[in-house]
Parts: sequence; structure tokens; C-alpha cells
Amino acid sequence: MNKPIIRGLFTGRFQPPHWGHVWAVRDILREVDELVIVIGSAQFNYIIKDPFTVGERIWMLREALKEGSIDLSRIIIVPIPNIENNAAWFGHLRSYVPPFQVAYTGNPFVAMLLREAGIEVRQQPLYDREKYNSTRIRELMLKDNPEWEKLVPKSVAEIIRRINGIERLKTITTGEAEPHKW
Ligand SMILES: Nc1ncnc2c1ncn2[C@@H]1O[C@H](COP(=O)(O)OP(=O)(O)OP(=O)(O)O)[C@@H](O)[C@H]1O
Ligand SMILES: NC(=O)c1ccc[n+]([C@@H]2O[C@H](COP(=O)(O)O)[C@@H](O)[C@H]2O)c1
Repeated sequence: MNKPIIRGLFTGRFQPPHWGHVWAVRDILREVDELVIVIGSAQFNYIIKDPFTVGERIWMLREALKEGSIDLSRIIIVPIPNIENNAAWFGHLRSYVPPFQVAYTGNPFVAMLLREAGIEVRQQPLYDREKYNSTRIRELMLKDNPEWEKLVPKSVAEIIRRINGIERLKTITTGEAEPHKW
């Protein structure tokens, strides 16, 4: 009988993916055979905190991981929409992903929900969180500060350009893209 594989879980919104995410995945793959990467808040897009669609995030994340020389055959990307009932979130999550033995997160709220469901939670190394975080990247983009490009893989910056991501972010921020009621 083959040795059972260890599958890990890593959650994020990836708005957009940055080098911190790629290095975290690289580190986690030293401890597990396969990694399920959950793209949370999957139903949200075109809002300040979540400007990119989940399809765009899948595209960016795959390219980012490739650029970081991550073996994609060990990665399973699963988009999951949020639900209102936090206490029911673990059951919701479990219905979307293959079985996993250990979860990695730097988010204390997510860690609490997973631990309460009996899941082993580990903290992957964090790389310069002050600098490598998506909120800061979105802020730099809005200020037309080109520093953001150093924080993401080149392929991610290229996709953001192709989809006019900065223009989108600016339009959302000025309120011009408020959803119409129809
Ligand atoms: N610099 C980093 N180094 C390692 N892991 C990171 C880093 N930044 C985020 N992570 C991990 O990624 C997951 C969160 O993903 P998420 O997409 O929310 O990133 P974020 O940069 O915190 O985004 P935002 O600022 O939009 O909330 C957490 O588990 C977190 O620990
Ligand atoms: N009730 C819910 O749907 C629920 C609960 C906890 C986390 N989540 C999602 O999981 C993801 C966690 O990622 P972060 O580590 O980036 O916070 C986010 O998209 C978050 O919205 C959803």
C-alpha cells in the first residue's frame, strides 16, 4: 500500500496575489504533499477590498506560482464564496475541498474557526507583512506609485495591466461603479 499523502489547506482572497503568498506556498509544500489553496470571498469583485473577479484571481495565482517555480501538479485551487453564518463555515468549506489534514493561516479568525472544528492549524512563515500585503498593493496602485510592481510577480503585474486593473480600482474608489439598482 502506498503511504497516504498529507494534504494541506491555505486560505486567502488574493486581491491580488503577491510574493508573500508565493513564498508561503513554497514553504508549506516542504511540509505537505499537496496543497489546497482556497480563494475565499469568491463572489466578490469590483469593490475596493475585492476588485478582481475570482476567475482573474485564479489566473493570476496560477501564473504567480509558475513564476515562483511551484509545481502546479501539487496545487489544487478552489474558489469558495463566503456565507453569512460563520459557525457553519467549516462545513461549507469542507463541502468544496478534498480531505485535508492540516491548515495554514496567518488570520487568527480563520485559525479559530478551523481549530474549533478540530483541524490542526499551523502558521507558515510571514515575509515582511508590512510590505507584502494586498491592501498596501491596492493602495500603491491607487496612488500611481510603481512600487507595487516589485511586490508581485511580473506575470501578475502584466495581467493587471491587461485587464485595466488600476483604472478599475480608481473607478470603484471614486464611486462611479456603484452597482445600479435594476
Ligand atoms: N507577506 C506574507 N508572507 C507570508 N504569508 C502571507 C503574507 N501575506 C499574506 N500571507 C498569508 O496569506 C493569507 C491571506 O491571504 P490574503 O489574500 O488575505 O493576503 P493579504 O495580503 O493579507 O490581503 P489583504 O491585505 O487584501 O487582506 C494568510 O494566511 C496570510 O498569512
Ligand atoms: N463566513 C465565511 O464565509 C468565512 C469565514 C471565515 C473566512 N472566510 C473567508 O476565507 C478567506 C480567508 O482568507 P484571509 O486569510 O485572507 O482572511 C476570506 O475570503 C474570508 O472571507 C469566510
